Amino acid sequence: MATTQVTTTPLMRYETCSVASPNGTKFSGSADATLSPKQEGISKKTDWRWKFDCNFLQLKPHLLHFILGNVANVTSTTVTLDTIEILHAVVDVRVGVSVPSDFEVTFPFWDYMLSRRAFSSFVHNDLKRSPEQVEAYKRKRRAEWKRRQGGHSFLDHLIVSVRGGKGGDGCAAFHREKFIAHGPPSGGSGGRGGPVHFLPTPTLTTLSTVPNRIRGHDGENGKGTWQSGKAGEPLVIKVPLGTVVKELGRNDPRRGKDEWEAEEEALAGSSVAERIERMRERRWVHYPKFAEVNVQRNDFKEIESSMYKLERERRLAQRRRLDEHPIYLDLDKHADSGKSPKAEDAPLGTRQVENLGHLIAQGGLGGLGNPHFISSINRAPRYATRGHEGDRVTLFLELKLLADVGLVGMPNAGKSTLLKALTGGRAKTEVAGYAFTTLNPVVGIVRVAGEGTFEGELVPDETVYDETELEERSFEERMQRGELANSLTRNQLPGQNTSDTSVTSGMPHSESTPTRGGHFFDLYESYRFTIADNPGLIENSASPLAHAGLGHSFLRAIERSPTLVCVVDFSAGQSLSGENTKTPEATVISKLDAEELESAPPTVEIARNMDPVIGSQTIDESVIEADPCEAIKILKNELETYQKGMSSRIRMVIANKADLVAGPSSASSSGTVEEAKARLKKLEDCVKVELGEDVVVVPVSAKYRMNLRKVVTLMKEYVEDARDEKQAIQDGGYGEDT
Ligand SMILES: Nc1nc2c(ncn2[C@@H]2O[C@H](COP(=O)(O)OP(=O)(O)OP(=O)(O)O)[C@@H](O)[C@H]2O)c(=O)[nH]1
Ligand SMILES: [Mg+2]
Repeated sequence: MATTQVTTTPLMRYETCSVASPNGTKFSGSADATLSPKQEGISKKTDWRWKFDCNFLQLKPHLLHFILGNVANVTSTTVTLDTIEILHAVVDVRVGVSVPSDFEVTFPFWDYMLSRRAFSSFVHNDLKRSPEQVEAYKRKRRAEWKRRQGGHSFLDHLIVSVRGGKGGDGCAAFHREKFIAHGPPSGGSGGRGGPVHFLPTPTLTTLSTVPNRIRGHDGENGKGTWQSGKAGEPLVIKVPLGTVVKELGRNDPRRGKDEWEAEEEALAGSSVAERIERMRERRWVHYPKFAEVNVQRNDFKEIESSMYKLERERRLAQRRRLDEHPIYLDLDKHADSGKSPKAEDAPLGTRQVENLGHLIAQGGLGGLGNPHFISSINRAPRYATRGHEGDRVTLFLELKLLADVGLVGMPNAGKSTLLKALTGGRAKTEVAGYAFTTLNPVVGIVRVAGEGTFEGELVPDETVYDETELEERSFEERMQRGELANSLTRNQLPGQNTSDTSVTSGMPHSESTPTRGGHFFDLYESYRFTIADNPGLIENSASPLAHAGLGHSFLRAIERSPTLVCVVDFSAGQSLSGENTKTPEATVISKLDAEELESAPPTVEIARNMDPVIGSQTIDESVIEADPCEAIKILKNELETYQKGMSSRIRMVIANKADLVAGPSSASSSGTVEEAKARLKKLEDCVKVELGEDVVVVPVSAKYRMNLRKVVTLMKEYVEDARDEKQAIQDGGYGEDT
């Protein structure tokens, strides 16, 4: 490796130096050498300020030290990195002795750099990256990082510790009034602690809004003149509809300590006397300066022991409850509004009961004021009790989304693109050309009018559901150009009459179907169902040792979806023999096709011609590719590993990216059409064997919104079936259609 020479003159300002890499890449920096004011002229000490602006790697401080340590006469260096990203490093170098006005430094810069594995692979592979590629690379690394978590950071399951509010303390006070110097005991009792409720809410789809430590509101303390404290307000925590709440058992190490275990821990190691004192401290309130007198009294001792007895009973009852009736809630129904039908028609001014959802933890009882302890022996008790702690429970929350249809597929098959296309871009899920773009399940709503028209196909521009970033960039550009300033909204589009199909991207519609989405569609909407997009599944993702994919944990989100739909990349795996191999020619053709598609996006004609199809495919290094048939096998296997019988819920296989197989050139070539048909036939045969006779295979292009109507029509049928079935079960097992 060539050693590189850097020549600079330290007494001059704004020197620049450049270092050429062995393969010609330039590493350039400027040396802004300034003299310290006192020694100007004769350079004894020189402060150098080097600025490196490089565009290729993350320079690490120790690396700079290395470089500068090799510069003659440098005694110490201070390195500050403005940013650890690409790259702007400011280096302050102190040179301890005088430096000749002209000196030469030699250090094996590239030898050193290339000896570092990470750097050398970066240099060799990625020097030609554009900023966009660098950005994509970073996102990929992020996804990779998340992937390595093995799904642990998914917010579809969560351990929550819940504590009801503490009751307020009782008060030890005596009534005072003019002419009554020594009135009767008048301390009020404490208010009850606030309970904690869980309210299932249909608008939430993630558990990220649920805190993992929930504390109810404390009750207020009692006050003098018989004033009792106010009870704590109930705390209502909103959880998504479809959450399953399970209480962790006593033997579960993840369970938090209960009130008594926590006290035990706090008292560990203290002497008996200390222990008694601290336990009393936690339970009793004394009239000022009477603590010691009180504890000597027999009546206090008696009451104390009976209090401990009650407490022990409370403790046992709680344990029994946890063992015998742990909390188990399946919040799959929107909680009853809590209002009786009568209350809805009630006259104005009628008090409505607010719906608080399910009670999870009760607040603690308030402490008793000193009037409670009046007895024949003690007419003026100078003590009161403190409030009880609220219930403590540790819960495991699991989100099982209630989507009617769940999409499953290998990474990059186009699941997110499909969801976007079906929902008209309303579902905010990210699309990108690398594996594991989607990291959490996302649910979207598909709105259908008669004859299978759905809102997604009516989105009134030439929208192609491209990669999210590209879409965002083009949107930003349009905004900067001012194109959007006066543009019409979804509901104000030209072509008010329904026969104008110019706004529908040329989609064929019958007279009765609407031509616009948005609110206009409300008039025509006859059915709606939800559909869940999921992260990609790959082979062996269940095995904790394999570290493959995002694990299986996200599958719980669609565990309850009655219908599953497999999305496979129809263009993956070029050879018709079914082997997942590509000939160099196929690669070239696929690349050509992709370029052609990019330069001339398919027109509506292609969309119409697009029936079962042909093709080739773009090769993306990051794609985890598998022949569609192979993908089906893997998916089936993974679903079965997660839950026995889950794969039997697959009703349809979507062969996506069919446009890559039916490129513009191939549409006219009957040879390739034949080939594509053979390919489709092969996939159908494979599906029949693997998934059963009635599973339908539909070739589509999610990106260019082709053939989606058939998908929606079929999905609607499945959803209707499933809902009827569910209704029949609820009605008592008679499978009559309602
Ligand atoms: N040509 C073509 N490209 C498509 C089609 N559908 C999706 N793509 C592209 O395929 C890539 C992956 O799409 P995604 O929708 O992110 O795939 P995914 O299955 O959600 O991937 P993960 O979230 O990583 O599991 C993107 O670059 C899309 O633009 C299609 O029908 N035709
Ligand atoms: Mg996705």
